[in-house]
Amino acid sequence: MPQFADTPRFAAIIVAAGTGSRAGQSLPKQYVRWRGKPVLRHSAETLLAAGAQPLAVAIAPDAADLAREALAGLDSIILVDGGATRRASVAAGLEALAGERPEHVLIHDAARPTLPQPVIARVLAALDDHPGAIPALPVVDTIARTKDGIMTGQEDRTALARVQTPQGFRYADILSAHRAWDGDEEPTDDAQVLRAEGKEVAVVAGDERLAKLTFAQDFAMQAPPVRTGTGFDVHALAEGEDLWLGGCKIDHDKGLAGHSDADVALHALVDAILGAIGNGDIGTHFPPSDARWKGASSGQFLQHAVSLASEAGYRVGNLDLTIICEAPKIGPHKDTMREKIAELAGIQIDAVSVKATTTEKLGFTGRGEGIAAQAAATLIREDFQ
Ligand SMILES: Nc1ccn([C@@H]2O[C@H](COP(=O)(O)OP(=O)(O)OP(=O)(O)O)[C@@H](O)[C@H]2O)c(=O)n1
Ligand SMILES: C[C@](O)(CO)[C@H](O)COP(=O)(O)O
Repeated sequence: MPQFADTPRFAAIIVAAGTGSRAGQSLPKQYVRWRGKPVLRHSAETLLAAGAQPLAVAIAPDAADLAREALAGLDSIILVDGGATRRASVAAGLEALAGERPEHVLIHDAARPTLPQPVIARVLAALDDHPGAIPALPVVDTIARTKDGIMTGQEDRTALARVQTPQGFRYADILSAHRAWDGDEEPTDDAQVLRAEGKEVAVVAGDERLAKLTFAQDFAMQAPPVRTGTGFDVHALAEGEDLWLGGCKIDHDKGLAGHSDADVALHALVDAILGAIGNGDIGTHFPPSDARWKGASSGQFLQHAVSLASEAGYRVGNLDLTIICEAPKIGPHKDTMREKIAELAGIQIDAVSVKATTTEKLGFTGRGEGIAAQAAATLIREDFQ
């Protein structure tokens, strides 16, 4: 369902055929995992959610497997062989949409993974009155001309802007502009290609979060050094079940019921970690509909959440858990739980806190019908001391 129901039908192109030579990564930068998923997938998801239909992705011909993996499960994607330059990759994307003839097209760099929806809306809105529109930010530094390490002059920065993507165009205009392009110098963006045809390009407000991942340090610098998440879970107490709490089996007249071992405490911790990296919740990764998790030990869920955090570039700083129940008494088991959780999460025991409270005999926990748990997790960026 398009998010911008009142805008004309628009398609999108993501150019992802570059080699990322300046980024110094082991893969072309658009396929590197960044904040939990490949760089390319971030803006692909955002454009599709905004209603782009279809989305052409220009890729290097030898990167088809990487692209398919990065975009797995997304609909309305057309993979297109890109070219030797960004311009050639855009042109290939435009030609691939020729059968669709969308009214508008957004052209976006895969290397700009964070794409705020309001920017998309501003660019599309400007196309009502202009054949092209670009998001841009003001220049806040002094711009100097230099020669051989010496300043030779300065530019009037009030006349300059830092141009970002997605750049929006009336499709027919940008297609014919690319077909007609015969400039001497390679254009660094598509607005230049449209302007070469004498067409006007509107400038709308960009967003700092749209920054392009260009150099190796951009991959580290863009992630916050510390992230926090919270988790909450409840399971019912039932006769004939084992009671697993905090990774420990506890003697009690009832146990917790659920699809897995129903360890409510570990589940809250899993959700806290997933929340901190913005990667769904326990149900996303271990759906109760999946028979593999029937009776499964929740310890593996916690280990998986920690490995997802690690893929996103984070290690666990500390975990704080509160178990809410009338019985059993948690105090005697606290340190064993801390030890077990620390082992599962691969951290020191002093980075794990286990607390417990009753609800003064009130509510479902007070009546002994179930146990609740809430947790907080702090994650620290791997390279942050
Ligand atoms: N032949 C090319 C060159 C670049 N791009 C895309 O254009 C965007 C912006 O280019 P840039 O950040 O310069 O990426 P690379 O060309 O990959 O990087 P580098 O210049 O460091 O090699 C990127 O999403 C890149 O994949 C493309 O589709 N086809
Ligand atoms: C299109 C662009 O992102 C607008 O700022 C930029 O020009 C791309 O330049 P690159 O040298 O291809 O990274």
